[in-house]
Amino acid sequence: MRSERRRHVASMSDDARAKALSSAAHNVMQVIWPEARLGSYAPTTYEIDPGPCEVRQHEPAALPWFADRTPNMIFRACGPLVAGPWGLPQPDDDCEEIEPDVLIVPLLAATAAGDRLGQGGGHYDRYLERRTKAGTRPRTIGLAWDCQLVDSLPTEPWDVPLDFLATPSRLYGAP
Ligand SMILES: Nc1nc2c(c(=O)[nH]1)N(C=O)[C@@H](CNc1ccc(C(=O)N[C@@H](CCC(=O)O)C(=O)O)cc1)CN2
Ligand SMILES: Nc1ncnc2c1ncn2[C@@H]1O[C@H](COP(=O)(O)OP(=O)(O)OP(=O)(O)O)[C@@H](O)[C@H]1O
Repeated sequence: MRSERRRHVASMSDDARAKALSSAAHNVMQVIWPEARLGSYAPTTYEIDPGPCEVRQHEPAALPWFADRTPNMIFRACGPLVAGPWGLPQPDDDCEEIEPDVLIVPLLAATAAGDRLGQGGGHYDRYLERRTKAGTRPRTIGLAWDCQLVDSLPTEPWDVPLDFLATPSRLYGAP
């Protein structure tokens, strides 16, 4: 799965990649409202870059932040990024904590029904459980290359399905 996607991404020209990212961003924007506070992610090499989705919002997007290697993820407003406990870039400790209204969620694979396979840390499921209990569950939009879409995934009781899945070619879950 990972190597197939790396090949797919590597085989695109810069122009084709920019067009794909822009169409994915267009699809994401169908289900974000202009004043929504957006939570996004710093992409790793084999994830789709959410950057073109962020630039269309009024406020800069917030990013996941970890104090240490415990799975307690929160979101902080983006400033200059520093290396976090997992080696991923994250906002500095003194950046403002944000509770995003909309989360763009990274994934390895997903189904049209919103089932999601992540990196296996359970960070998003735990975060969404907390926000759901607080009555402030954000809208969730998975962002994926078309080749990350699969017919079915094993689900676990704690999995929180995505509200929407956006790929460069379409938006799944739209009413
Ligand atoms: N771009 C991006 N940012 C993200 C995520 C993501 O999937 N993609 N996350 C999504 O949650 C959070 C970070 N998730 C992480 C998930 C796993 C590991 C990690 O190092 N895992 C170990 C093995 C863990 C285990 O199974 O015990 C490893 O891969 O070696 C690090 C960060 C927040 N930010
Ligand atoms: N709401 C939760 N409460 C407690 N533990 C949880 C919860 N959600 C997930 N976990 C734990 O996290 C582990 C990883 O879950 P899962 O494989 O669904 O992660 P993932 O969705 O792929 O990861 P991520 O969200 O970090 O990308 C599971 O073994 C599970 O025990």
